[in-house]
Amino acid sequence: MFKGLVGLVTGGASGLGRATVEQLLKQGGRVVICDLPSSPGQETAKQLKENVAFVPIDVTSEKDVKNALQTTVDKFGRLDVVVNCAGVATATRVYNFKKEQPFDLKSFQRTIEVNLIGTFNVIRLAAGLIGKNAPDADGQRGVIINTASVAAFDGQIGQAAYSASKAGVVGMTLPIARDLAKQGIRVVTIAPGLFRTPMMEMLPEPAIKSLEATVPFPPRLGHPSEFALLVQSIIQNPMLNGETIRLDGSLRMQP
Ligand SMILES: NC(=O)C1=CN([C@@H]2O[C@H](COP(=O)(O)OP(=O)(O)OC[C@H]3O[C@@H](n4cnc5c(N)ncnc54)[C@H](O)[C@@H]3O)[C@@H](O)[C@H]2O)C=CC1
Ligand SMILES: C[C@]12CCC(=O)C=C1CC[C@@H]1[C@@H]2C(=O)C[C@@]2(C)[C@H]1CC[C@]2(O)C(=O)C=O
Repeated sequence: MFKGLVGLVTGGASGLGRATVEQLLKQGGRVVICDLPSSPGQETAKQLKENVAFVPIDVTSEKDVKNALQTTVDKFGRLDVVVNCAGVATATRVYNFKKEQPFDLKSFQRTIEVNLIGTFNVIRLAAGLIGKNAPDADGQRGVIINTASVAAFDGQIGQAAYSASKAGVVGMTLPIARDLAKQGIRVVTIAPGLFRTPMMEMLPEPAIKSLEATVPFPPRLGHPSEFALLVQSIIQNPMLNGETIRLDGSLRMQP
């Protein structure tokens, strides 16, 4: 099933995105890594060697995403699966009473711009290309997988912008799945809990240890490969559609 499959992974140079790229390649797929020009995307593609290409993009740019889709067609001839992993984490309270300072509006806007609008930008532009595929026996033409967060449901102190952006991704999953149903394109979102990636490693190790203790089972950070396994499973299971799946060891984030 994965032999010859063409995937495009945003945020594919790091963390959950990179693990997804590796898993798709391992299964016999071909992959376009899309990530910021400043990311290690070029080196990643070089390390992974075959059946992979890197296109530097900002997911919020129409021009960049169109260019990535064109490169996908030029290099691999088609597009079957999009995995949206590009994202940024921010932590600021709505008002800092010590400094008498409200949340910086530009920072709020940028978080929404990347995590929510960037994800939507990629979906809206990729859908047309996936829609050109011939349907399989089930009528399916492709799959779009997004990354939200458990913060969409249990947002913590300081996560107003991040939670709002991820709740937006959860909220648009069903309507977009409905929009694309007639073309046989499925849309599924993963809401990860806590995973050991460069984003998480911004936190000091003692903070990571105490976060791990809050995960009921298994009481540890998830491995990026476990996220990639769910991506594979979503691709393989045609009945998964219009849903957000928590991948969190039954974690419920505390305030
Ligand atoms: N690590 C974790 O525990 C969790 C992560 N997530 C989400 O999973 C996704 C992946 O996160 P990680 O792999 O942990 O982080 P990461 O920081 O390792 O990877 C994120 C990637 O997105 C790229 N990126 C950021 N802004 C971009 C833009 N405007 N255009 C293109 N690429 C951009 C970065 O360059 C980076 O390579 C993010 O959406 C994050 O919010 C959600 C819940 C938990
Ligand atoms: C942004 C956070 C919190 C503040 C900080 O000093 C460092 C961070 C980097 C890792 C982030 C932190 C956060 O707010 C929660 C998330 C975004 C964390 C990575 C995963 C995270 O726990 C999440 O998405 C939860 O759903």
